[in-house]
Amino acid sequence: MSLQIQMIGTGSAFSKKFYNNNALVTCNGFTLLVDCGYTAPRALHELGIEINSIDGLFITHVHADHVGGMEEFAFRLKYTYKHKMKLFVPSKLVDSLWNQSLRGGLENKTEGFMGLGDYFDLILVEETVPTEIHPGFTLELIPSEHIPDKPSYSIMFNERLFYSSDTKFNYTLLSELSEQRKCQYILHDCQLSSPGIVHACLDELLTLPDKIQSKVLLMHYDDLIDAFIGKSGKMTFMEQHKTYSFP
Ligand SMILES: O=c1ccn([C@@H]2O[C@H](COP(=O)(O)O)[C@@H](O)[C@H]2O)c(=O)[nH]1
Ligand SMILES: [Zn+2]
Ligand SMILES: [Zn+2]
Repeated sequence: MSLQIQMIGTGSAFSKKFYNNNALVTCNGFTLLVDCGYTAPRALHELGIEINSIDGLFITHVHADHVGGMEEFAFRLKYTYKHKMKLFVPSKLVDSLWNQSLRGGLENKTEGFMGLGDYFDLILVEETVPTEIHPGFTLELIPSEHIPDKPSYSIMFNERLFYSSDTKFNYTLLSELSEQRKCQYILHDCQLSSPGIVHACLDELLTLPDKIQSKVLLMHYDDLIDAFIGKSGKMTFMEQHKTYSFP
């Protein structure tokens, strides 16, 4: 089943030129928003995409460029659209997503709104097993190394497209995905300057063999991108708002 991915933003957490690195992934008529950062409502508005037209939301980790737009989503779904969107959350993230990120704005004791399930159709997802979220559309959570003791998940879609969350560079994983698991496409976060520290940086990604690099599309980059065009080996920088097809 083919996948279409529209990057509603391709920017790093502190980019002022690009929106947060969030993506609409569509397969077999189902559209999933991967991450909902603090710029997501504006990015969608500019694209003319109604929140209510999105079928589900998946969260990779709790940094604000990945979850900061969820309060607006929750309120508008409840009060404007009167609809509960499917919310797919890795089970290890659900407590921190509510108690440490969203509860302050969304808890309403008078109305009895005490958790994510009061705003969304909450669906917990477990690690490392492919989960079918819609007929022909599967995702598998791959734990990624980002911030110590804070879960963060990359995703394998339909067992052939890898979408990194924010993650440190992992040569072994990328080789295994490409060689053993026959992954065809790798969408990867890319910090332009070195050292990466909590992200994969371009210098590290350039150590991948050409065969793997040619599968790689780069995202989550900062405002200095123009100076790096043509310096990414066989890898390609994704463009904000463009829709990519993956047959
Ligand atoms: O331990 C840490 C935590 C954060 N940072 C910096 O903050 C941003 C957070 O945004 P993400 O892009 O969602 O990770 C991160 O890029 C770092 O610049 C850090 O360095 N160390
Ligand atoms: Zn980020
Ligand atoms: Zn992060």
